[in-house]
Amino acid sequence: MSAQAPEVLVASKVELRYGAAVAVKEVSLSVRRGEVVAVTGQSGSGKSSLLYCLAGVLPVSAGEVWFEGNVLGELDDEELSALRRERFGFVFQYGELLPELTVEENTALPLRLAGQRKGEALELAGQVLGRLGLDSVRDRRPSQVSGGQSQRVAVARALIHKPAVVFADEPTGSLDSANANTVLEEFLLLAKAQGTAVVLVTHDAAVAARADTRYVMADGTLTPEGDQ
Ligand SMILES: Nc1ncnc2c1ncn2[C@@H]1O[C@H](COP(=O)(O)OP(=O)(O)OP(=O)(O)O)[C@@H](O)[C@H]1O
Repeated sequence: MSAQAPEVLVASKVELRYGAAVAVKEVSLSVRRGEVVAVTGQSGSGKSSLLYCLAGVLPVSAGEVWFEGNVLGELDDEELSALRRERFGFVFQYGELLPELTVEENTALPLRLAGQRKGEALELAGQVLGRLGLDSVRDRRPSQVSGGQSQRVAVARALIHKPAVVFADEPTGSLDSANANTVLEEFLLLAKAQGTAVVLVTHDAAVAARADTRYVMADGTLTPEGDQ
C-alpha cells in the first residue's frame, strides 16, 4: 500500500462511555484508502466498541470521527444511514445473512438498497460470488451452505458496492484455522483490488499479521503494536 494514499477515516480523541464505564478512551487513528488496519486486544478491552464508533453505529461520547469530509456526529439519522449503507460494508463473526434470501440475493442486497435494478444487482452478485468460488451455491439459502461458504457470502455482500471502508468484527472467528486463513486471504485480496480499506477487529494474532497496520487495544486505550 502506498504511504501517499489519502486518509478516508480519521478518529480524533474518540471516547465511548456506557453510563459511568469508559469503554473507549481518547482514541485517535487514521485509515488510508485501501489500508488494512487490525485492532487486537483481550476480551473486554473495547475493540468492538471502537469499531461501532468508527462505523457510526454508536454515537461517540466525546471526540470526533471524520469520514469523507464529514463529522459522523453532525449527520442526521437519514444521512448517517445512507452513508453506512453506501460507503461502508460490514462483516461479523457469524456472517449474519438473511435466512429467507438466497446466497445471490443476500450478496446483491447492498446494491438493491442503493436502488440498483434487480437484474443488474443479481448479475454483479453472481460475478463476485464467482470470484470467491461460490458459483455452485448461489441459489441456496444460508442454512444450506457450510460455515466457510457462509462467511465468503458475507464478504461478498460487504464488498459488492465497492465501499470506502469495510468494518470486520472477528470475521473468521467462527471458522477453523485453515478455513479462516483462506477466507481472510480472499477477503483482503478482493478489498485491495478495489481500494477498499478494512478495519479488522480480532483477538487472533495470525489474523492481525495480515494487516498493513496493527494496533493493540488495552483497557479502552489504543496503541500502535510494538509501542506497549
Ligand atoms: N452495551 C453495553 N453496555 C455496557 N457496557 C458494555 C456494553 N457493551 C460493552 N460493554 C463493556 O465495555 C467494555 C468493552 O467491550 P467491547 O465489547 O467493546 O470489548 P471487546 O474488546 O470487543 O471484547 P470481545 O473481544 O470479548 O468482543 C467491556 O467492559 C464491556 O463489558
